[in-house]
Amino acid sequence: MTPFAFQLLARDGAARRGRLFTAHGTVETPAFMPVGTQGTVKAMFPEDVAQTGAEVVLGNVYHLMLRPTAERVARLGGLHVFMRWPKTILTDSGGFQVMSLAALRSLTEEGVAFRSHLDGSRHMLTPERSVEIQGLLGSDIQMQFDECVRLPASREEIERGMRLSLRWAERSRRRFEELGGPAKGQALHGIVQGGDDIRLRIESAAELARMPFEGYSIGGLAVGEPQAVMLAVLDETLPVLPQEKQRYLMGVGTPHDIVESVARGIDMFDCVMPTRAGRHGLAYTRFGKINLKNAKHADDPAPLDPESDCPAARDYSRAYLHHLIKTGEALGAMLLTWNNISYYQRLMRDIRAAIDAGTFEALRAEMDALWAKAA
Ligand SMILES: CNc1nc2c(CC[C@H]3O[C@@H](OC)[C@H](OC)[C@@H]3O)c3nc(N)[nH]c(=O)c3cc2[nH]1
Repeated sequence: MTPFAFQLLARDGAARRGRLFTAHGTVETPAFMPVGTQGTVKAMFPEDVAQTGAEVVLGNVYHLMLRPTAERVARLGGLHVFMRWPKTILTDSGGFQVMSLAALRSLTEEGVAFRSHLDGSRHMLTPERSVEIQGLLGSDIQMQFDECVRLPASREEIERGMRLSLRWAERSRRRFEELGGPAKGQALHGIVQGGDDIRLRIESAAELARMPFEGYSIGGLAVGEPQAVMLAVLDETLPVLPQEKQRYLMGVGTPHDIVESVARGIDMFDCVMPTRAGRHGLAYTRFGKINLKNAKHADDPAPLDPESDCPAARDYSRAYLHHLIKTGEALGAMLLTWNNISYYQRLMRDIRAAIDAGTFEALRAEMDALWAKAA
C-alpha cells in the first residue's frame, strides 16, 4: 500500500502549491472538495464531478451512520465502490452535524449521545466510534471527532470545547492507529478549535502540532463570523502548524474567502455553496453571480459562459435555465450545480497556475475586484 504523503511544490508569499498522494490517486492543491454528504454530490453524476477536475469529494459520518449505516456501506465494498467515486474521499467526523442536526443530545467526556433527526432512534458518537465509522467507509482522509462551538460564545465555553477537542484528538489518533490507518495509506487530521480567541487558537494548534497527525483542519469557523474574524484567526493559527503538512479550512467558502485563505496558507476547502446555490438558481461565473430566477433572463439566448469547457455553462441558454428553475425542473438543479462546481474547479486551477507562475497577488487583486462586494 502506498503511504499517504503531502508534497509542498511551490510558494508565492504565504500561498502554497502542493500535491497530496492518497491510496486513490493524487490531489493538486490548493483544492476545492465538492460536498457529497450522503454519498452523492447532489444532482451530479460522479463522472461529471470528475470531469470538472475535482479530485476529492466529502462524505459525512453523521448522515451515513444513520442511513444506510457504515456497516452496510462496508458490506457493499466501501464508499468508493458504493458511490462509484474512484478518486480520493475525505470524511468529516460528525462533530459538526451532531451539534446542529441531532435531537436530544447529551455531550459528555465520553462523546455525544443523541437521537436521530430522522426517526428518533438513539445513537452515540465517540472519538473511537467516529474513526471506526470512517474506517468502515474506507475514507482516505479522516477527521478527528471534535466539538465545534458556535460563535458568539463566552471565552469559558470556547476554552471548554477547545480542550475537550484536544482530548478527543488523542483518543481519535489512538483508535486510528489501532485500526491500522497509516498502513492503509489513510490520513487523520487534527482539528484546530478555539473560536475567535487567538490565545486559545494558538494553544490548540501548538498542542495538535505535537501529535503525529498526517494533516490539520481549521474548525470552528464559517459559522457566521465576519470574514475579517476568520482571516485574523488564520493569520495567527497557520504559522503555528507544521509547514510540511496540509491545512484544510472546513466549510469555506465563497470565491473571495478561498482566495484570501489561500493567500494565508490554506491548501484545501469544502463548501456547500456551489451545490446548494445551484439548486436555488444561482450561477457562479467569471462575470460574477447570476440569479437565473430573475425574469430578465427569460428571453436571453446566450449561455452562461460561451468560453467555458463545461457543457452546462457553454451549451444551454440563460432563457432555458431560467425556465427550468422557474418550473422547478430537476435538470435546472443539475445544470447549475454542474456549472458551479466547474467554476470552483476553474478558480482552483487558476490559483494553482498563479502560484506556480509567481503571479498569485495579481489574481488575488482581480478576484478581490470581482467578488469582494458580492459576498
Ligand atoms: C459551513 N461551515 C462549517 N462547516 C464546518 C464543518 C464541516 C461540516 C460538514 O457538513 C457538511 O456540509 C454541510 C459537510 O459534510 C460532508 C462538511 O464536512 C466542521 N466539521 C467539523 N468536524 N468541525 C468543525 O469545527 C467544522 C466547522 C465548520 N464550519
